[in-house]
Amino acid sequence: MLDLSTVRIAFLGFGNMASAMADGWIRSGAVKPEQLGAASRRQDVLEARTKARGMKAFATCEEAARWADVVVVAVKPHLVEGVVKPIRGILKDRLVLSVAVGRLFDFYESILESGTRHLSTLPNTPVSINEGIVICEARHSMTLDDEAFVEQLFAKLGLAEFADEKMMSAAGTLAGCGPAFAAMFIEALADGAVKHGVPRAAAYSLASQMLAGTAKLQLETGAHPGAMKDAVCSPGGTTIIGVAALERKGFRSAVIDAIDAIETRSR
Ligand SMILES: NC(=O)C1=CN([C@@H]2O[C@H](COP(=O)(O)OP(=O)(O)OC[C@H]3O[C@@H](n4cnc5c(N)ncnc54)[C@H](O)[C@@H]3O)[C@@H](O)[C@H]2O)C=CC1
Ligand SMILES: O=C(O)[C@@H]1CCC=N1
Repeated sequence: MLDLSTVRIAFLGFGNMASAMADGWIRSGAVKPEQLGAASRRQDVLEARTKARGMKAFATCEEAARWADVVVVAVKPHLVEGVVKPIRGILKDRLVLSVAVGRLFDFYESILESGTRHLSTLPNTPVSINEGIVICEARHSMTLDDEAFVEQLFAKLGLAEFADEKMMSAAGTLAGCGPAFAAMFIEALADGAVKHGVPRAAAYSLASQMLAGTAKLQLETGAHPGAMKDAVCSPGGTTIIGVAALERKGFRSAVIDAIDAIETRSR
């Protein structure tokens, strides 16, 4: 069975998502930087990013895959086939983890050699501080040992959830794209406060702590979000004035539309 203290993990593509995962594993202390390697398109950028983290840089995806036990496919979805197919012979004896949106089990079955152990996932950027989510496709070709190992590995990044194919896309959109929407909300709240005199830095930290605290309250109590809202809205008070303004602007519909737009996009 693969072992967290000795496993070698190579990223094919080392952009925002792969860097966030590397940071999360290093920050957790469970994986040493020298156990992580990467290959990417721009060698100068790769050298800088890997050197800053004490990781290995490889000139090609083939070299990275040869060195590794676990290969994380982290290029844009439309590039996956072109990156993976030429090295499928090497990947046959590796554990392949994909983070590419929409690249699920059947797709990898069609491009990898038969019998290759692989799992499709959709992580999010808060994995970099071990507070992320990794949505994992329930259908995979990993062994039971691999599954136990992957659960350990992803637990270091936050919450790992298995989802069936039907749920994979929408759950991945909520978890994976959601941080952008949450960051927009933080920015907008801060803009509103800055407009009324709160210094910018204080506005960001207040908005972020408010959101983190509210999310934690929901997670710890399991409270219905509607009940949480009601508990803040004193009759005739200030909050309900803001809630009414948000409803007038279609706040909830706008958020639902954002998920809808992603889920119904042409692929
Ligand atoms: N950014 C995010 O929050 C999330 C991203 N993802 C997935 O992660 C994958 C990467 O996305 P990002 O990191 O955001 O993009 P990015 O553009 O930051 O990173 C892509 C990386 O791939 C490299 N690359 C391009 N062509 C290559 C090639 N032929 N061989 C090797 N490397 C090559 C680039 O140099 C870059 O390092 C995508 O498939 C995306 O769907 C999944 C969940 C969340
Ligand atoms: O925007 C994207 O395509 C990637 C996938 C999920 C989050 N970011």
